Amino acid sequence: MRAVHFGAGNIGRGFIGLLLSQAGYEVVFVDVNDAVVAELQRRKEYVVTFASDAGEKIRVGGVTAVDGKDLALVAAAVAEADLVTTAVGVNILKHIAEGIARGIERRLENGSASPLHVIACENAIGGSTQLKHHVYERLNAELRGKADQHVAFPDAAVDRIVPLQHHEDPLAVTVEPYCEWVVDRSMMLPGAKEIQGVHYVDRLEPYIERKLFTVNTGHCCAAYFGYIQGCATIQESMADDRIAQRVRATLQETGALLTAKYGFDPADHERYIGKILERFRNPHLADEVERVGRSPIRKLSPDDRLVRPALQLHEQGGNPEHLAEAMAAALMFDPESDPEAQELQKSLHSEGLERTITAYTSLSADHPIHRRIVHHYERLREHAAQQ
Ligand SMILES: NC(=O)C1=CN([C@@H]2O[C@H](COP(=O)(O)OP(=O)(O)OC[C@H]3O[C@@H](n4cnc5c(N)ncnc54)[C@H](O)[C@@H]3O)[C@@H](O)[C@H]2O)C=CC1
Ligand SMILES: O=P(O)(O)OC[C@H]1O[C@](O)(CO)[C@@H](O)[C@@H]1O
Repeated sequence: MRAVHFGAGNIGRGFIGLLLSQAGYEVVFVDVNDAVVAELQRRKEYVVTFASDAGEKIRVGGVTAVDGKDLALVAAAVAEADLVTTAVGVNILKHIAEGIARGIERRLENGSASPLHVIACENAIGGSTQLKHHVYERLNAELRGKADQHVAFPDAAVDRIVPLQHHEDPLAVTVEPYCEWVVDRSMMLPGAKEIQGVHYVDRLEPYIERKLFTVNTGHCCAAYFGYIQGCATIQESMADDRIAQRVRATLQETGALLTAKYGFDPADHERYIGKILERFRNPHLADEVERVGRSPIRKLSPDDRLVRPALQLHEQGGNPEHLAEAMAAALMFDPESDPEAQELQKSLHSEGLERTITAYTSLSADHPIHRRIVHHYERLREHAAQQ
């Protein structure tokens, strides 16, 4: 069995590639990083280390790579694949769609009717569905009709913390021990083979929202509040009680939403929150706040981890005060190396606070959450100026 995985980065090597290899797949990574591609081609293996007391290591063998800039090679790999997965970043999906479309075209034109599942493993709601739209835009009507019969794009949720890597070996990757990969079975082709190690569910929404609104909401709060306080890592940030309390309070807001919306047991959900806060504190990792807070425009967008739960909680009659404060903190996240952070700062400078909030969150200026973001932003700025 051969899997083609787009993105030989931290999650690609540290989670998806590892799991697929353990499930018996030969893994062909597609990446645009020449050094990583060359090393994977040369060594055909890499080592994953678990960030735990034991520091267990696993050798992942049977892997290789294809240059993602070579469209013909990418299409050929997709044409031969039994499975296609991605972990490139949701904003990159449109850039890999052409290679996938041409590969699907080749499969269908060859008369090959073997089923193909394409699973986007990104931090986003409906990631595979988004990828399907990009791919279908690049297929003609006849091929789209055939693809409907033979290719499926089941949505997924993936959870494993893999920080930026600082090893001499460009393939080495250190990951937290915990992982979960959940796939929507209802979006798969009939009779599809399941991947060992993947959790299949009939309805993904509760899983993806619980994960995104807890792990990712909490993590970005720790990053944004930590950044304002001058913390370099999430571990430092969570060691500050005031920040840890804000993160917990924010997760109590999303928890109120999730337990009401999906009927989760409140005590179970509280335990889930507790475990996630422990994962953030993992002393064997040094997870940079700049990584976890990266791309604040994406994180402030209406369907992502801050605005979406805040709006839903507000609609339920709840008060997303801490979520609003976290959004205000996101507006103060300004690393020079992050183009989205720089775009936000430019907008704050040229358009002002209120218009910037509306432009990036889609919350109109008279929305109560918008007003609370303004309030918290001004307060946080004042506080920062006094320090
Ligand atoms: N790192 C983590 O802990 C987690 C990340 N995720 C998600 O996984 C995705 C990837 O994240 P990371 O692995 O952290 O990022 P990363 O930056 O380590 O890896 C992304 C990889 O995609 C490659 N890439 C970029 N453009 C490409 C293209 N056009 N074709 C092929 N490859 C391309 C990059 O060279 C890089 O190797 C993101 O959507 C992220 O939200 C999800 C759960 C956990
Ligand atoms: O990858 P994104 O969406 O930028 O966000 C970083 C998030 O991804 C994770 O690495 C894993 O879900 C978390 O550590 C963090 O919340």
